[in-house]
Amino acid sequence: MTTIGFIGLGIMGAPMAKHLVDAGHQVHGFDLSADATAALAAGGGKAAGSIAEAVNGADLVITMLPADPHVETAVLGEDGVLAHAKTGSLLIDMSTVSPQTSQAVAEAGKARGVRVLDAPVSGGQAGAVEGVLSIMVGGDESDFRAAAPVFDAFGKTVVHVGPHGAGQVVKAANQLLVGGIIALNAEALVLMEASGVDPRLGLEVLNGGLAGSTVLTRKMDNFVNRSYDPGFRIDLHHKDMGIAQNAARGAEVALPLTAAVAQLVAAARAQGLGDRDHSALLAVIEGFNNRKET
Ligand SMILES: NC(=O)c1ccc[n+]([C@@H]2O[C@H](COP(=O)([O-])OP(=O)(O)OC[C@H]3O[C@@H](n4cnc5c(N)ncnc54)[C@H](O)[C@@H]3O)[C@@H](O)[C@H]2O)c1
Repeated sequence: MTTIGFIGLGIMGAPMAKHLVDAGHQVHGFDLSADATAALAAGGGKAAGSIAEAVNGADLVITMLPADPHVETAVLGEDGVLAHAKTGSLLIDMSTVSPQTSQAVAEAGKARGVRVLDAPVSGGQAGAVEGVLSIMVGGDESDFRAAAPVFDAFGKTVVHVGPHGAGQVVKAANQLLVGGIIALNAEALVLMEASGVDPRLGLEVLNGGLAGSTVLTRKMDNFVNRSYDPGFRIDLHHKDMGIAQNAARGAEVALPLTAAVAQLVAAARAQGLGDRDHSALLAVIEGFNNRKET
């Protein structure tokens, strides 16, 4: 059994923390939402009243926060994780942030005697609930090995992909793929429906062929029912497309389709869909095709 501090009990963090509780670890959770913290306690974890309380005495700390500013505050801030973490403990930041932020966290951790991994995930809310996430890990090999029992609690495909920040580069690649696949499924649906084909039947047969995907399997109902409850919010995907484009700039490569997908996500946000699931890219594509009767 390991004593684990878990910061950020949202759509992803809550089921991940619950898996750790179920695997027999002592999990001290904290979220800015008192309801989220209470829900962990109701499921067998311990509710902490602050980051300091969650981290105090923990061998391992996991953070699952929305974006770079949240990690900067909750990890690097005056009263953040690193101010309270035990020397020799391991911090695993599983949030999706820029590679630069992960590298800054690793450096700050080193200065405090805290080992750090960046370990963003893919698989969505369903993957977190089912405990079958893909986890892309950046950092030292020995720390990756030490974290294996924890990753096992909610991961299925767990790969050490390189040094600090490398996990975030792979996650950025994941996000440009997911955004592009959603956008193209939306275009396929619009084409089929405008041509008189039942979109569910069309998408079902497509999903059995080469064009099939986990994205389509997971988002089929969202697409067909136009139900855009998150899931994964457009606001978060907008953040991730920014990370992907900055990474491309840093690596001096051109990614033209990524730029197009980023614009679709930006359009969804501009249309007030920031809090909706990223399957709402369908609404943007449909907006391009609103026919006016003449
Ligand atoms: N939702 C998905 O499908 C999904 C999939 C893969 C990766 N991700 C990534 O995982 C991360 C978390 O996503 P999510 O969907 O769970 O987001 P979320 O907004 O549902 O959860 C984030 C939680 O962090 C809490 N929080 C923010 N600042 C805090 C602080 N200072 N101290 C304590 N708690 C704080 C919020 O109250 C919230 O409950 C993001 O980086 C996202 O990009 C999400």
